[in-house]
Parts: sequence; C-alpha cells; structure tokens
Amino acid sequence: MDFPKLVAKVSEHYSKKLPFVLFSYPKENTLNIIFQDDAILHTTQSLSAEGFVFAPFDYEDIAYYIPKQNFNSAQFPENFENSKPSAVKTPKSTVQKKKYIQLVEKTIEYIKSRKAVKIVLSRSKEFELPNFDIETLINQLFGSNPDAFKYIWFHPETDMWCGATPEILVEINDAAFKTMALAGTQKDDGREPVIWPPKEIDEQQLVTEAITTSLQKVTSVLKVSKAYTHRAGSLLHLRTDITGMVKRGKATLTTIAAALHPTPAVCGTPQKIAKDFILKNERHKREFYTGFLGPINAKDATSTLMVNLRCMKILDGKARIFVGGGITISSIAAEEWEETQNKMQTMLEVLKPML
Ligand SMILES: C=C(O[C@H]1C=CC=C(C(=O)O)[C@@H]1O)C(=O)O
Repeated sequence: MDFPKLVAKVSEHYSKKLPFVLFSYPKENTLNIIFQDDAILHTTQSLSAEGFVFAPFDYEDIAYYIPKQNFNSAQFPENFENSKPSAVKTPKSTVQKKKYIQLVEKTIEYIKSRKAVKIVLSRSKEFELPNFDIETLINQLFGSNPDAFKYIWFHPETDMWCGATPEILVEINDAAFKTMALAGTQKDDGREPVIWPPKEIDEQQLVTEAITTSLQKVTSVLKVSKAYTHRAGSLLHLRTDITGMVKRGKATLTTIAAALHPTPAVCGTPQKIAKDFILKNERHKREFYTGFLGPINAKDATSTLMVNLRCMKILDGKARIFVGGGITISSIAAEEWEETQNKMQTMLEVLKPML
C-alpha cells in the first residue's frame, strides 16, 4: 500500500477507536503498521506472541500486545524528512520547577545516606492540543528524529502513546543479542570534540556495569564497547554497546527483558531500592513511560524491545509529555530541571503545529 493510503487507513481505524501500532526503525524509511480489527486487549506473559508489545514501567511479567495478523508497510514519500525541526519555547512552570528541584534535593540527600547510588527521577507536563490531528502527528513524528525508533501505539484501553526513543532494551536474533548502556545528557551545540564532565562519565559507567552484571546469569559471551557519543535529536548521550550470546536453553526474550528491565538508565541502582523510591516519591504515575515496547517476531527474525523514552500520552485533546534524568551524588538540582526541559523538546517539536 502507498503511504497516503496507509495514513488514510490509520485515520479511519482511529475514528472507529480500533487498536493499531505504527513504527519505524532508526535510519530506515519504512513505516510499519499493525491493525487490530477488534478492541480486545491482548496480554502476554512469555513475550512469545508475534506482534508488538507494550509494557509499563512497573512491569510484573504482563505486557500488552497487538497481534501481527494484519501487518502492512509503506515507504516514506521522497523528501519526507522534516528539515531540522525548530525548537518550541519550553513553557516556564515556576511551581513545577520548585517542586521538581525539591524532589531532586531530597533524592541527593537519600543517595548521600548511601542507600542508593543512582535514582532516575521524572516528571510530566500536559499540553492542550487544539489542533490535534492523527495525520499531522504521523507526519511530524516520522518525518523527524531519523536516529530514533519511532512509534504510535493506540488501544482504547491504554489511550494513545507515541515517542522517538534512542534506547534499545534488547535486540535478539536466535542466540545473538544486543543491548546498550545509555546515560549522560548534554545539549548538542555543534562543538567538536564533545567533552563529557566526570559526573556524566561516572553515571554512564554505572549503567554499563549494572547491565553487564545483570546479564551474566543468562549470557555466555559478552562484548562491551568503549563509551561513545550518541546523538538523539538536539541532545547527546554517552553510549556503550553490549553484545553477546544467550545461554542455550536458559535465556529467551522474556528472561533477558526481565534481567534488564528497568535498567539503571530509567530506574537506578540498586534496582529495587531505586524503584521503591520512585514509586513512593514521584508526583505522577509513569504508566508506560520508561516501560518497553517493540516488535516481537518468530525465532528466525529479529525481535527488538526499546525503552519508552522521549514519549507522550495523548488523550482528549491533550498531550502529557514524560521526561526524566539520572540523579547521583554529584547532581545539581537546577541543572537536572534544565535537562528535563531540554528532553521535553523532542516531543514538543512533534506537537508544534497542533499546539
Ligand atoms: C530518563 C530519560 O533518559 C535516560 C536516558 C538517557 C540519559 C539519561 C540521563 O542523562 O539521565 C536518562 O538516564 C528520559 O529521557 O526521560
């Protein structure tokens, strides 16, 4: 099917409130779509169903999925990519800023008491969308952020979620798997070489160590790359690639996902203490933000699970954008606020014509 026809079909499907998911892989110009023709909410425990899974941050072995039955794809039109999207002025929110900074300070004190080494805090902000339109959303989202995995998920039971995420949770093909440690953030101001402050280097190193440790039980060969700079829209992160083989008979997508999620890039270390702190102290429910999502295929094809970052929920003419950042003993609260403001840009640029 060609792109305009497919977009029109999504629009029609959405007007009937039927589930669908659209996605595209980084650097690829194919739009993949799965339509579901009824409103059943499918769940999977084993991540073995073929389709597209969607799991919350507080994942307890149950993920939602849309089965792969009605799969379509289309190439993006020529010159589809938006020229560099223009920044949207991030609204000033004095009260929210004060509250977030207080929470960051409380978290730093908690870390100082040596109960945790790193805790990833987050917040969300709502925007009115007087000009919301599904076709505009598709064009805006898939025409920008070429380096990200982009998706729009809709199910009447979960509402609409969409995002452009830089972070792979796990990619697995037969016994070979790939994951990454992504942490540390700065704005891309075009300066080369990129200099990373020690706080960001330490924070990212911690993520790499925690991921390799948690994978040891289920993998046999692990290769860990050097940390390098990864571009994500107007932001830069530090990234380490981790590749290996899963132990035959021991590890499946489920065991690897369970070993990794939630990674210290979205939760913290030690994982349980960080998660309890987040659930107790954050002012909003994360829902699917920092959960995971992606296409799961049969054994001989690649399955990809991404971490749900740089994302938003769309409901009743409003969008709620979710953003966060890792807090360590060296964090400065005001800078952590700025970092979340910068991260908000990825979705604000997508929303720009609809605001
Ligand atoms: C939690 C988020 O980003 C994570 C991924 C990359 C860098 C991060 C950081 O520098 O704190 C976060 O760990 C988010 O975008 O909401």
